[in-house]
Amino acid sequence: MPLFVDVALPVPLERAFTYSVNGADAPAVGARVLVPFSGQRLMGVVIRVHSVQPTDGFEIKPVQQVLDDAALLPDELMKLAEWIAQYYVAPLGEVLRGMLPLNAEIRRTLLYRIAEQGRRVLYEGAAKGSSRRSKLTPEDQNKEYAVLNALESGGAVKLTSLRSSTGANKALLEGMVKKRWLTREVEADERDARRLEKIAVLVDDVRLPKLNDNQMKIMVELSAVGGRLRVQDLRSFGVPQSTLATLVKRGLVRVEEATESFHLGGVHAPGKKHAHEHALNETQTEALAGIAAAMSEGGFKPHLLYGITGSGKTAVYFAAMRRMLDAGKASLLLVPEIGLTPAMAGQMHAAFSDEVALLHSQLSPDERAEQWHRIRRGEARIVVGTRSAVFAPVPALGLIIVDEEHDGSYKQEETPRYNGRDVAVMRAKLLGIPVVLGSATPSLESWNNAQNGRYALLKMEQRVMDRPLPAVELVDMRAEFAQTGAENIFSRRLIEETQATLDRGEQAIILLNRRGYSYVVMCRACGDKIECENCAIAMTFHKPVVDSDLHAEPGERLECHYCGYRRTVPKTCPKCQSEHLYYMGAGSQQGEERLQEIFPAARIGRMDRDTVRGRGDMERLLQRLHSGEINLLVGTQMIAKGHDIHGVTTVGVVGCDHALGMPDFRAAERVFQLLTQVSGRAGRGDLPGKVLVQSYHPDHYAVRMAAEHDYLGFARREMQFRRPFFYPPFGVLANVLVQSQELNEALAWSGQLGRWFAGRTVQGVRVLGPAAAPVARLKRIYRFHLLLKAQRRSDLQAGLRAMLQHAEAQGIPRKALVVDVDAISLM
Ligand SMILES: Nc1ncnc2c1ncn2[C@@H]1O[C@H](COP(=O)(O)OP(=O)(O)OP(=O)(O)O)[C@@H](O)[C@H]1O
Ligand SMILES: [Zn+2]
Repeated sequence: MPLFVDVALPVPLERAFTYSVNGADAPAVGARVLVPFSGQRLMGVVIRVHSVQPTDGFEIKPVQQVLDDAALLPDELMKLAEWIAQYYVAPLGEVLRGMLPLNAEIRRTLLYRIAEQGRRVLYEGAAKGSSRRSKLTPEDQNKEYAVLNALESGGAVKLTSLRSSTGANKALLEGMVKKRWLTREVEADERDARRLEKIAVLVDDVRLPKLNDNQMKIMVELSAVGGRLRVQDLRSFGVPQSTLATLVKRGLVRVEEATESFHLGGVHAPGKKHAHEHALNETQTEALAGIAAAMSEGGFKPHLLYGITGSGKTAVYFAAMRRMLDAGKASLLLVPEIGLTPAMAGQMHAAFSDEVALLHSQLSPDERAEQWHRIRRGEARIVVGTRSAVFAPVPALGLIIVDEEHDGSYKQEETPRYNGRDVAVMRAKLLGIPVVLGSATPSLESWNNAQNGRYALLKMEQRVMDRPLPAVELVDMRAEFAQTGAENIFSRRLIEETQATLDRGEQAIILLNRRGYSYVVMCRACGDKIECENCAIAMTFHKPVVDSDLHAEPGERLECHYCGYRRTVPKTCPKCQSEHLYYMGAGSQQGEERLQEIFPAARIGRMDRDTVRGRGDMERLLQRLHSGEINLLVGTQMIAKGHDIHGVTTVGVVGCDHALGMPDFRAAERVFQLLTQVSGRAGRGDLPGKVLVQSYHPDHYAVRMAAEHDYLGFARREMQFRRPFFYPPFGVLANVLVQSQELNEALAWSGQLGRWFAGRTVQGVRVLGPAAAPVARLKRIYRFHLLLKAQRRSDLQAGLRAMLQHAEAQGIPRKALVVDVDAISLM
């Protein structure tokens, strides 16, 4: 009879915790339980059931509630979680939390109780009156006493009822907890996350009567997104609620209730075929044959599908997934963060209708939980999603595909810091199924695996319909400056070509990979840049815009793109009070303004994180581009990703050079990828494309080889650079961040670790640093780092674990250390 369970909890500790089952039936391994943990009730996953009395002397508490009758996670995913914990040196409980997007099923309630200290304050304070030494206002002090009074009986009282009875807010209560006047408890309980949502649906085939502006707005929004939208989303357009009711009354719109609310109509250009409607050409057929062979053979087989931009990779993915479905099996398609565009969603629905489940970052917790259960019940056998969809509990999974496998958004930048692409390969291995990584610009890690035979290489080196790749022209900005004597954003060649494109009735897009107006504000007197209060980062100047209808931005401001901090624009330098502030570096907002001046007749749109903020924003922009309403699009790297807009014949690239100077060994690879991907947006329709790349380093191999569409040449060259330094793929690395709000601590702790490494040989591991991180302060936290390199992964992992043990023995708090295995960002 098992008496104990070991539970993995979402806390930053590399161990499980033992609880008793108290005579009840033991929960299954893989089931969720609620357990007490340092004054809170936490949700964890059972990882072992046993009857071994723990001997570490801690009091064993009982499990409070068992949430699942059986394992919620199949064995396969439990194994995957263990692998991630091991590989990324991350606590298993935190890995499991990321795998189970079911927080919505837990209701958390905050409760407060009076503490000894609080009681003393209450009685003494009552005798002496309020304290003059307190930093609080007299009102807040009064509220504190009201709270102490309300809690005097000793029971635990909910935050919500304290708030209404005393007027105290959460901040005030937390302040009292800090002073040890109160204690706080967290209660967790099950709740039903499934709930119906109201969706406005456009009624087909009705003649439009005369409508007022607000009514028109709703009709336009609805048709722009394909006829369905959550009522909740309509509210954000600032239209009174009664307007929708009027439209319903007039029979133009109906309101439905549904549990699944991510219904994308999909953006689709008239006359353009969906990916699955094309008969595959020869190149595509060959690639599919390679995948199909692996599917019928069975067993783990990784493939790298190197297919140039516009070669029609999507249609190959669809065909492979269709075959799987015909064989009764499910497929998982991972796409980058920005890749799950409405266009992709629309195509998925067109091809697979109800079999599709979409998992993406804009789902609410409830929607996520709903999708998760739907997938687990086997109701959706085509699962498409961003990074964490790699954990989707798909039964009978037969194939995994990772689109744009090189994309940085597959890397999670918080614990567990896994790479979705690499986890996909591991999951396929555990399941014994084929996996396909696709890209026009494969990461060097994957390319190397293909070169040394670990991955099968499939190539698609032709665009569909024998369309040519665009001609790329490099514009040397040094010569441009010498000839014009002016620091212009856009070169004469780019202006000329853009004008010609617009004159021919075609479309152009221009990449300006920084958002905002000017990305540096510098003082000409003292030379200082205005930095964020919280981060060692120059602040970006933003102008206000009142965009046609939806977004009214606040006034002129400086903004930190790392922490979001905003401030008004100072008239004088904060350091030396000089009035000579100088705005440098053009962002996309300034680009748009300048383009409007140069091409007054152009219909310009902008795509960056300031204009693409909510659900539907991207969709609307793309729709306007497809319809031709926009003929000139400017934007950040968002515009480079996967879009298939047939009218675009000209692409311009402005200021991608600065990325070459980043302190990161992948700088050249990133520039090559971005240039290749953005160039790939040109000439995807009947007309050939043309690309102009403005550069201050036109001779740099990344720039030159991107212009020549020479991925193979670039990969060869880049490998030569990495080999002698043992950079990936010739070695493995981990970045260890040491961080603290106190500069002294961050400095001392990183020094301690550095000395520890220097004082011994850690088998097979070389250590660089410690040094200040390139972003030395972020969100008020000081950051130092060490870079660990090894040729064998086992050495790296052992080295990291030994380091963590040493840190623990030295009293360096675990949360001060961020271990990033296979780090993508070294900033
Ligand atoms: N066999 C085919 N014949 C004609 N057109 C096709 C064929 N297959 C796909 N297409 C079309 O070719 C275009 C490009 O396909 P797709 O978007 O899949 O390219 P891709 O390889 O993913 O490129 P990128 O890497 O740039 O995203 C799409 O419009 C698609 O509908
Ligand atoms: Zn900041």
